[in-house]
Amino acid sequence: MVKLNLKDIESSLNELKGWKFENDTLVKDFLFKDFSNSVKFLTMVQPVADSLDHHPDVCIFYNKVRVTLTTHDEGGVTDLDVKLAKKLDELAKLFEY
Ligand SMILES: C[C@H](O)[C@H](O)[C@H]1CNC2=NC(N)=NC(=O)C2=N1
Repeated sequence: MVKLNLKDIESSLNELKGWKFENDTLVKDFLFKDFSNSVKFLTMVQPVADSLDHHPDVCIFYNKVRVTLTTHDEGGVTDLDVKLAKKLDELAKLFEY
């Protein structure tokens, strides 16, 4: 796991879709058709996060899922956060609204 500096983070954001860097975290709001799809998305996120042993902080607002990524053990954004963000973008393509 490698802590990323601002330059790394900014270049990583170019490979991601709709993520912002704020308060030393990567944040994105995923929009879905309804609450059921928000929950379905997180159900698909769970095995991916467990396989990386790296987990998102999430908040569901009906059809919007706000995902915040940071590496708690490192107190900031690492390569694992970027890796997970990419996987979440791929998952969301399956049924993002
Ligand atoms: C014990 C377990 O490996 C650690 O607590 C893992 C779990 N998932 C994690 N997820 C995130 N986002 N940051 C961590 O530091 C982290 N640590």
